[in-house]
Amino acid sequence: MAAEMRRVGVIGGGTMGVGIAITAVRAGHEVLLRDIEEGAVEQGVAGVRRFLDRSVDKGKLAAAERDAALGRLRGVVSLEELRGCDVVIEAVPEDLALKQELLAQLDGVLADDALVHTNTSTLSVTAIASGSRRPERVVGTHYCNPAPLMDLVELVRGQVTSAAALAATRAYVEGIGKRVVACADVPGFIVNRFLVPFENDCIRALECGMGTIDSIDRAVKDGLGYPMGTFRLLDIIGLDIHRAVSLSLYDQLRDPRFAPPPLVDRMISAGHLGRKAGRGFYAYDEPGLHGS
Ligand SMILES: NC(=O)c1ccc[n+]([C@@H]2O[C@H](COP(=O)([O-])OP(=O)(O)OC[C@H]3O[C@@H](n4cnc5c(N)ncnc54)[C@H](O)[C@@H]3O)[C@@H](O)[C@H]2O)c1
Repeated sequence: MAAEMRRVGVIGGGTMGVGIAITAVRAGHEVLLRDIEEGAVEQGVAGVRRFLDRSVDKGKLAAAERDAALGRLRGVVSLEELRGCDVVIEAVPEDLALKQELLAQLDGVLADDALVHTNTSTLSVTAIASGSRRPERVVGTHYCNPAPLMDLVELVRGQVTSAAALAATRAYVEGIGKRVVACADVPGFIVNRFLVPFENDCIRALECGMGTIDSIDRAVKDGLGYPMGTFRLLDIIGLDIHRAVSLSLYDQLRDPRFAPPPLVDRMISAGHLGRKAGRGFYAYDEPGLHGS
């Protein structure tokens, strides 16, 4: 249970919004999950419920705790419903203009001292914050996917983020049980700055015949000690998402290691997007994202 129960708004009920909503509701906060239309909101709420049900089935969560957590969750369509939130976390698609516009709308809804967190992977927190009249309250909190299972959150201070907003954000993220690393507002922050070129190196190694999907994955796992092979990980991330993240970072850094190799485009054209499509580098019996 959170030290202090807060009213948390999560905007965007997709992959990350659902995961982030789970982290907040499990920690004892009241959560409003907002998407743009009723169907998307229902899907988001169903995603939270599915995850918590699976946690109960696996014996990781008591049924009563699941019920209490679901009782703290409400799906909403209107942004107005976020009035009174102490913290709002945006997880809408990776589009600068969309995020800036959303922050401008939030100016009219939130109290002056509310925190606004952005879960951007590749955009500048400072640029996103410039959409708000209160950019000093905007902080980057980059959750790793799947958010309920991964320990780390990168804490990103924009150019004008205040020390108070940064400290309050750290307290919130640590309060939901995550480990925080602070990092500068630079393209890819720390994790993607290392991970994305490494993933592309592995794909290029496959393309040039250095090894097979299996041998490269085994080398990464058993030789480098990573928890899973790169191709397994890329299948979870999704090839379309990997391509978009790679291109965004390549555009900003102009470092060829960030450019997605041609195999990525071919796989996307073939519909081999990863686990969600039932086929990526590996084949899967049933499409899905991740367990509880
Ligand atoms: N997927 C990942 O592995 C990952 C990891 C870390 C960070 N991120 C970042 O998280 C953010 C969201 O990514 P995702 O993968 O969850 O995307 P997604 O496409 O799965 O979900 C986005 C959701 O936002 C909704 N949406 C669009 N405009 C909206 C608005 N104005 N108000 C409310 N909802 C709106 C969409 O309907 C959709 O449900 C992006 O910035 C992405 O870069 C993604």
